[in-house]
Amino acid sequence: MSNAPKPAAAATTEGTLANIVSHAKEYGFVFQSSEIYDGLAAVYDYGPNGVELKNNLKQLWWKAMTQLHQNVVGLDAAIFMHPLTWKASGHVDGFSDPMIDNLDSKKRYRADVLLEDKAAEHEKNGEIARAETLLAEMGRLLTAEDLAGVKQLIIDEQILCPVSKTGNWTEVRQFNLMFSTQVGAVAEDSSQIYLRPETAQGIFVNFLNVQKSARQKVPFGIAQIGKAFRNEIVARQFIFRMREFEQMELQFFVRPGTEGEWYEHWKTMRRRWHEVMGLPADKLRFHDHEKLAHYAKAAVDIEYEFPFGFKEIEGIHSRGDFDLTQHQALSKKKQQYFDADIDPETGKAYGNYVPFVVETSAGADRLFLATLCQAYQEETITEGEGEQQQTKTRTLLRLHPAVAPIKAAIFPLVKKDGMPEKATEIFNSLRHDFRVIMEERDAIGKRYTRQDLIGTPFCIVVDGQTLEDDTVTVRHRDSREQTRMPISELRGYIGEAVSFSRIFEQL
Ligand SMILES: Nc1ncnc2c1ncn2[C@@H]1O[C@H](COP(=O)(O)OP(=O)(O)OP(=O)(O)O)[C@@H](O)[C@H]1O
Repeated sequence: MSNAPKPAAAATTEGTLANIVSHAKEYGFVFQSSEIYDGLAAVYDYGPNGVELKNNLKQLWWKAMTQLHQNVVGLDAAIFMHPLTWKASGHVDGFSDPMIDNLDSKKRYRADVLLEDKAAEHEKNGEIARAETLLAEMGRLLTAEDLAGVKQLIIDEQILCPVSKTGNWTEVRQFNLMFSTQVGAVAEDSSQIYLRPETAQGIFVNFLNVQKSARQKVPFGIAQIGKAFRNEIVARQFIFRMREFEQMELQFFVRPGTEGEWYEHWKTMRRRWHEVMGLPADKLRFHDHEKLAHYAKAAVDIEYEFPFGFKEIEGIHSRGDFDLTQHQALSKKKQQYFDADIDPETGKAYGNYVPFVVETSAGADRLFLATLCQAYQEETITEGEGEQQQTKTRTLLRLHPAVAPIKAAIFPLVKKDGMPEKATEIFNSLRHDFRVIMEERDAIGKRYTRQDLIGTPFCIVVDGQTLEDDTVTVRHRDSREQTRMPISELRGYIGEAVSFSRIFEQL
């Protein structure tokens, strides 16, 4: 291998949310749903590069769960479930957000989000204690379901509608977030069912099916990736808050009394997973919940610092035996596990019990957005020498090669002298293992730019020398350095860079 001269170092800046949204659209990552009809609020489609990136992220999660742990198995439950599921889980009666309307702008807001934003403002101004008091008070009022108190807090904090700039608010009301529809062809026979608002319940109702068929012993986990639907009151911040989104959930079943250790274990593991995936430690933090959900004994969010501040990407919850006990009561089917291990205190088997659950619940779309925000960079670079020297800005996505939509682009330097044929040969030799593309159009610099914009880690150039000695140059996206290497080494070289094991060995 030989190296060409090293390019000069570059100064980099991160993108704003507006930069990232327009980049995502222009380069085929994310489109507004039904855009030709002016779009549908809070619903998005993933384009050709977006679907590859998202699939790679989901695969990394799936393998980190099911492949790395003998005691975690997968499931793909249906979106529709028996309506009693949602009665048992508490969603019919309690899955709601407190909303408030501004009478002048007619805009609707989540009361808790208005208060959280205000707390973030206090924090930004250095008034940490004031922010903490506000969040604690909000948590107390929401737990007590004191909606009048929540409104009073909004008034006391002098929170104004961002649109009308007035404090002319309605009362705070609860708004159920579940979407419902009908099953059954004839209206009279039909019954109301819901689009699942979380994937977790599909796991709980299958707890015994999975445990028995996969011959698992507690502690063990069930992992699932799937769509969830919530009629979010306020849709904003791009794919951060969607009405149709995807969750990646692990429900981990443990012996009662051991949930505290497992909660800490999964807290640590999941944060580390985000770090090895490329989210820097100083842009991640834990945030304990001010208000616990009805099912939770302990709950923490992993937050990432998006361009719009620290926000949740994953929740870790100690759910106790709430879900299985509820399903047992409504279905009248025992949800017990027989634990044959010996309890050292009694000298007898632990026997029958309803396991406790520790949940890790990550949003695939929020992870996608965090990855995109982290990867997006604008660099000022200097190219050429002497009078030819020029400074320009290049935009690139510094995606980990394992998640990049395209692993390598193959370019014949010119469209003649047998170079396109040689490039095609290389393309054919790599395409079974990696997603690679071939590009012949435009000057080589333009072709590099196009690949930088979508995060392709390697560009392989076939030139005159290739035809003589079967070597190519490999241009590296991040450093812009070029390496000459034999064609026979490409497969191993790319394979090493994109392999998941390089990420997993750090876990
Ligand atoms: N509307 C949504 N759009 C995209 N992802 C979501 C949405 N709601 C939840 N998620 C993802 O699912 C994960 C687990 O869901 P959970 O019910 O814990 O979220 P949540 O606490 O209700 O989120 P938030 O407080 O932001 O509404 C979240 O960490 C997030 O990544």
